[in-house]
Amino acid sequence: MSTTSFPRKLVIATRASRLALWQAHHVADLLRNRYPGCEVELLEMTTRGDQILDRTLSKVGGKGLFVKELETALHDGRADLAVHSLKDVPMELPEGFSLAAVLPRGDVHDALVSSRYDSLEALPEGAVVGTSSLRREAQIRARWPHLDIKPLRGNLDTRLGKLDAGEYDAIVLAATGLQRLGMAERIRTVLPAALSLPAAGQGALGIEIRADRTDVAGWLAPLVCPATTARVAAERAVSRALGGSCQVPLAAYAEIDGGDTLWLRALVATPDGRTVLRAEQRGAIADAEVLGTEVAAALLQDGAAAILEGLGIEVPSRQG
Ligand SMILES: NCc1[nH]cc(CCC(=O)O)c1CC(=O)O
Repeated sequence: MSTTSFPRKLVIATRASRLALWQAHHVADLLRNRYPGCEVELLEMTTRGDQILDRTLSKVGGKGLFVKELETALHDGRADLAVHSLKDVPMELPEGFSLAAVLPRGDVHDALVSSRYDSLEALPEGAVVGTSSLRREAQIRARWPHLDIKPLRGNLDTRLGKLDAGEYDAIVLAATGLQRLGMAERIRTVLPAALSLPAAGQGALGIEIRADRTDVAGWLAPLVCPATTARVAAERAVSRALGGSCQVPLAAYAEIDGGDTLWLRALVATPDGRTVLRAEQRGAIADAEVLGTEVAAALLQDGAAAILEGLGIEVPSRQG
């Protein structure tokens, strides 16, 4: 890759939701700062994941609901890079695409939003809690079986609108989305990882490119956050080894624990929250993926294999 090359124009493919646009503009600003004079444009697109709003994502199934249309734009050369919430990026990218950069991470935690209640503990018997993910649902059910969890889909504004309309007593969503859109004041409590272990990649931005665009990969290199890259590599390895499905309650969260050590925690649960299997391990940052694979193996051995099988999810066989 030539170090003298300088991008003259870059087109960023992005979803058109307010959060996605914030994230794409953020990357556009980073690129403009790094490459003064480079023209950076956004190509706004609607994905299947944005269109299907009447079903929970786990029921829609299918991988890459939020990224496929963006990949088509990369493939056709209409865009040079696509900015994604890393959480929405499938564990295995289709042939010909690569995850060129993972950016510094925002708040990784889930947050409780409610107009009446300060915390999950404060919610009374039968209170209706909205969430869009099986991962959150199972963890809440496990600890607060008296709450009534109801599905909640749509972009951030839609979800807050449903809360404000009184459809829910409280909702749980990613803290970072609210913070990025200037709505941090709506957060009543940030749920610590011990209460709601985050999803693999939560809060991080991933930039996808066509694998043959080594020029773009080179231009993105200065934006990469090595610490976040290692953390999400471990997290995504857990998810990948467990089949990478959003149809199972699955969480994976890695922190840097001292200089060069990662502390990885993961869990697999039954959707009703009656069984929650947890595993954690420390390992060298340099071996992030191995750490993820080992934690996944521990979960599988402890009963995750049976849970996944019960849900009809195929677990990739381990190599070597
Ligand atoms: N699945 C939708 C999605 N993808 C990324 C985010 C928020 C930003 C992030 O977690 O990186 C959200 C919304 C949510 O989970 O509340």
